[in-house]
Amino acid sequence: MADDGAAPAAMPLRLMPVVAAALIDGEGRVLLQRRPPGKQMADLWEFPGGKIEPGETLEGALVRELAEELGIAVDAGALTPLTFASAGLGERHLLLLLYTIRDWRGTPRALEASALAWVRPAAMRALAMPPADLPLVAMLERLLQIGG
Ligand SMILES: Nc1nc2c([nH]c(=O)n2[C@H]2C[C@H](O)[C@@H](COP(=O)(O)OP(=O)(O)OP(=O)(O)O)O2)c(=O)[nH]1
Repeated sequence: MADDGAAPAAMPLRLMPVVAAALIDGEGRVLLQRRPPGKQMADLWEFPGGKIEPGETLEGALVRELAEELGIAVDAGALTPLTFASAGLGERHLLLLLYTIRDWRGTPRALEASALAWVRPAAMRALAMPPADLPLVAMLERLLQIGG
């Protein structure tokens, strides 16, 4: 190939979109779940959510994940995009899209996680979370300081 000054062709970035939810209760606490033993990032506290399956929209994937992981029903219209994080994750690049949710039906149960906890954003700093989540926590803290 002729040297035209362009950057050398890189391996295509394997982008991995993941949708996640900050369920916010009436006291401004946010639901976290603990990743079960035996999984990648075991025992870290994360926002419920997961990967998008073929043919799904982002919102459809999040509604499905919340039903599978927590046993709750959420209307796609109740999902409010808050912010995102972009971080290297092994050979892939994680694009973690965080939505807030204040309305859902049912009581969250740990159907896949090893534990659930309702936590104020300021208290999340004391929990071990995936590195990509740290800027999301800062955004949530700001949102809940402003909005209550
Ligand atoms: N749900 C969620 N995933 C997160 C967060 N932070 C973070 O780095 N991740 C990563 C962990 C996983 O690599 C990926 C989420 O995908 P997942 O939960 O469907 O994947 P998994 O590894 O648990 O399950 P598998 O389907 O690969 O077996 O995103 C977070 O706050 N919530």
